[in-house]
Amino acid sequence: MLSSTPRNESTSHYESPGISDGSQSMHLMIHLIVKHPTLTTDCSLEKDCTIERSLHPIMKRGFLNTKRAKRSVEIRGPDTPVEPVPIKMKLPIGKVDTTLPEGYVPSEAIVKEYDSSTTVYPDNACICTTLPSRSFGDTLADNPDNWTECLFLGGKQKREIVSTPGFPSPVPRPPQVRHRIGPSRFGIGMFATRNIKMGDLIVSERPLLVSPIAVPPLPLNLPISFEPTLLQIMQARMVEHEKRLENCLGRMLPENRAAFLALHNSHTEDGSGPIFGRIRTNGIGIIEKTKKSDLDAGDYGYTAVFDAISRINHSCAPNAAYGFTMASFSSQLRAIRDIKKDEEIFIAYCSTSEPTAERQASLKPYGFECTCSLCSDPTSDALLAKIKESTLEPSVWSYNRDPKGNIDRTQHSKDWMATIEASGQQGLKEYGTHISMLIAASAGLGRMGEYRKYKEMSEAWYLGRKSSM
Ligand SMILES: C[S@@+](CC[C@H](N)C(=O)[O-])C[C@H]1O[C@@H](n2cnc3c(N)ncnc32)[C@H](O)[C@@H]1O
Repeated sequence: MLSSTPRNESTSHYESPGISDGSQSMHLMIHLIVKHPTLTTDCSLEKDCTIERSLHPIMKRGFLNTKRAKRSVEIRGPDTPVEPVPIKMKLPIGKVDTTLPEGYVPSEAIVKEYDSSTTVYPDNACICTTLPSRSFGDTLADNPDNWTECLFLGGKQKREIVSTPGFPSPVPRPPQVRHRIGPSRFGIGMFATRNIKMGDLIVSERPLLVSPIAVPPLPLNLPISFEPTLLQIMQARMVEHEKRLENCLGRMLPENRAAFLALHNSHTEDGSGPIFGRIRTNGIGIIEKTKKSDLDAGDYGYTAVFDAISRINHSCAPNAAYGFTMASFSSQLRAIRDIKKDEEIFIAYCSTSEPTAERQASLKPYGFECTCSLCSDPTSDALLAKIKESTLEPSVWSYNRDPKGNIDRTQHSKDWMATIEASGQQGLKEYGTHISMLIAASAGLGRMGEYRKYKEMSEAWYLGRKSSM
């Protein structure tokens, strides 16, 4: 993921087989542990659990005589096909009608506990697990690297993570604290506490929460007679998803839960619950869905929400980029150009190699219009197109290094690097290409001083940018 890779706002399509048909009657083992006035978890914190949702809600005495019940008695049972709607559905954004389908009754949780060391779960189970595993009574003082609450669909993801060589290795740390969180033009933001060089690690952090990028197409209690709209179905799916997420929040350490709930939420009017709304606002894609064909094997995309990294604001000319390391189960934020003390740190929430209109469209779900130096410059799209062309000219590669060693065409790349630097677009891959050209050219021309300079620059640039690929 990088400046050229979107943050993975959760509007992406969810393509998956249903994750639970609600028909299996799982043994109910409930440990209700009240940890927060409004949040409870249905399983012991040191255990993993799967959550099934019963399609048969518990009805209140007398409910069947009510007007609402008369409309909804024909509840879809477990044998009724799940609602015939596409599983690919865009999440709503902005102010939308949040009415739930008439007669829809939220399902009840059926929780089954597992030892936290297990990696074998029923197919398509919805799993709550803590990574790395946490023992009862463990506190942040015992483990400043922290723990992550995860909601996985199927056991594949956990199996892959825990079998990563070195997992769980310590979270890497910069030699000194290089960031602070504070007020910004855009609410809260992250700032540099000292001068930072391109490629330097700014901060590294384990997520508070990891969950699917999109809303699973959960089965719903819907009356057969009622034909809901797609938006109503999505609203009900979000209600079901929120309930699963509540379980994850209930398992968090109180400090982590407070940090999560303090994060910004730009999805307050589209039916996203308070947890899912914060995931949509602050989530950073960490695990890509690879191949469509692997969906049956539980190959889903996942997004992560962080305490500090989720406070970073967006710029189309970012000065930092992040990447995720599975062994330490943490994200690393690195500088993609030199950053001055007290400068605000920005990442890109969208691809920076797209023109302004496309970038603005990708940012819509975040609820703001970008006013960065590029978005407010009407000539920036033309410049971007020229930057892209600057590495395509075949003569640039072949003649930078003149076969006879007596022609210096390195000026082309030097000029383009200066142009890219002036517009703050060092995150573009073309910047790295020009550095590589200069390494080859200076070696060919026998200029060892320049060669070493560009080699060092290239290493730093790749370190920063690797975070985002
Ligand atoms: C991940 S949060 C970033 C931290 C946030 N500013 C806060 O106060 O917690 C994303 C939200 O920050 C705001 N934001 C981020 N970048 C912005 C920008 N370039 N212009 C305006 N608002 C921005 C938007 O409200 C967006 O939904």
